[in-house]
Amino acid sequence: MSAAADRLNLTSGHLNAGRKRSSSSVSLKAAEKPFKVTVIGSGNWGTTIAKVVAENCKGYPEVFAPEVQMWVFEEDINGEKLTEIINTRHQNVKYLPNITLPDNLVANPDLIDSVKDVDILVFNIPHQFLPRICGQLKGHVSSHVRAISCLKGFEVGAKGVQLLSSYITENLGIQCGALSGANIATEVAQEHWSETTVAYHIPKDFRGEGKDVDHKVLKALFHRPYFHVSVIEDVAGISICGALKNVVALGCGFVEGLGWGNNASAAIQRVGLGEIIRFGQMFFPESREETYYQESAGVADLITTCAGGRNVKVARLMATSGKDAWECEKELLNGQSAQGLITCKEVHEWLETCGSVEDFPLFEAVYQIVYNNYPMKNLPDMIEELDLHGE
Ligand SMILES: NC(=O)c1ccc[n+]([C@@H]2O[C@H](COP(=O)([O-])OP(=O)(O)OC[C@H]3O[C@@H](n4cnc5c(N)ncnc54)[C@H](O)[C@@H]3O)[C@@H](O)[C@H]2O)c1
Ligand SMILES: O=P(O)(O)OC[C@H](O)CO
Repeated sequence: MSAAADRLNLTSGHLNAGRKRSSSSVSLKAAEKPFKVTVIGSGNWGTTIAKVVAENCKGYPEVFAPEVQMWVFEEDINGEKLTEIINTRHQNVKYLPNITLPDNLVANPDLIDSVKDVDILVFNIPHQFLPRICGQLKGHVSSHVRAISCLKGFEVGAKGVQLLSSYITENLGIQCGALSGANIATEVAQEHWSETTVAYHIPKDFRGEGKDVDHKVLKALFHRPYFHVSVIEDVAGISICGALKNVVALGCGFVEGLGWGNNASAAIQRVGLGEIIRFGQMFFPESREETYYQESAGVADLITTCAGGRNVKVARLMATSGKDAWECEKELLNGQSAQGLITCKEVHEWLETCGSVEDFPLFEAVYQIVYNNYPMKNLPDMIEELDLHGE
């Protein structure tokens, strides 16, 4: 067993598609040429995951090149460039303040330069920016590169509703998995224990252990003592949960902001979980039902998001202030993004296209409240009425 694997103490149970865990060790072969990793994105979650990845790349030099590039959408912060602040003070003062970043994490404002000679790309940007980023990357990424998307959302277009990992594969011609879980960024950045799920299909052109990315490499890349990783194959399941729980969280924020308390919030989460699973079964039948219940990316992420995520906060402020979603997002998030506001519109457009709006009354109600100013106090009736239409 390599020294890296020794330190990692991987167990096969963490590497299975199911949830059976065993205590047998799995060796991690040193890479023929250590994998070079770039994180695309430097927001609240982007910077947090870059910290996690940089810690592991420094810790396992047999497997990963120690320096990790992080592409930063350049901004001026009180006369200083954000990249300069990150590279000299090792803090992302705008999106992840008061967290010290590893010194092997290098902020780079040049997207194309940041992916030069890369082996593993970790995408972590608000999903509305993905088409433009992929457009810029096209032709600059070799087909041997492997990717993980940490984004939560869908791409809805001429091709229907698409997972973001599939969008990346289609546009860049590279294999892409996903990472999703009950992971409020600041808590992970503060190294409070949490779990996550990574999903990845080994591609047909897999080049072999030590030469290519497999489940063990992904576990080594993301697992930390404070960030426990389960690696599975259900990319669709974890991506659907990650995208749609943000819409459910908006519903929770509305009823909480109205002062209706825990029971109402639990009711929204119950209905929401049902709609998430139905969405998966209707549009991504390859997703596995147990993922919704058993993985961190499933019900656990729904719970944490509805308790303390940004979407619930924005929706609560909408209810208490009467301001619209965009004003509340701006007022609360200092440039961060509440992805549910975009996802509920994408979901509405897709459901309307395929005549299935009535099968998803909560998703539709959230859309109507955000975009058409429907009164949120009617939420229970909106869910009931649409249910009845469906009968
Ligand atoms: N923050 C969390 O707790 C969390 C946890 C898990 C998953 N996620 C998901 O991770 C993804 C990334 O979220 P985040 O929290 O890192 O981002 P964020 O919400 O903090 O967004 C800010 C980022 O967007 C960038 N940005 C602004 N304008 C841009 C432009 N025109 N082009 C490109 N980038 C631009 C900013 O530079 C900054 O890096 C999202 O899909 C989110 O749902 C977030
Ligand atoms: O802050 P939110 O609402 O984007 O949710 C954060 C994470 O997705 C929780 O896992």
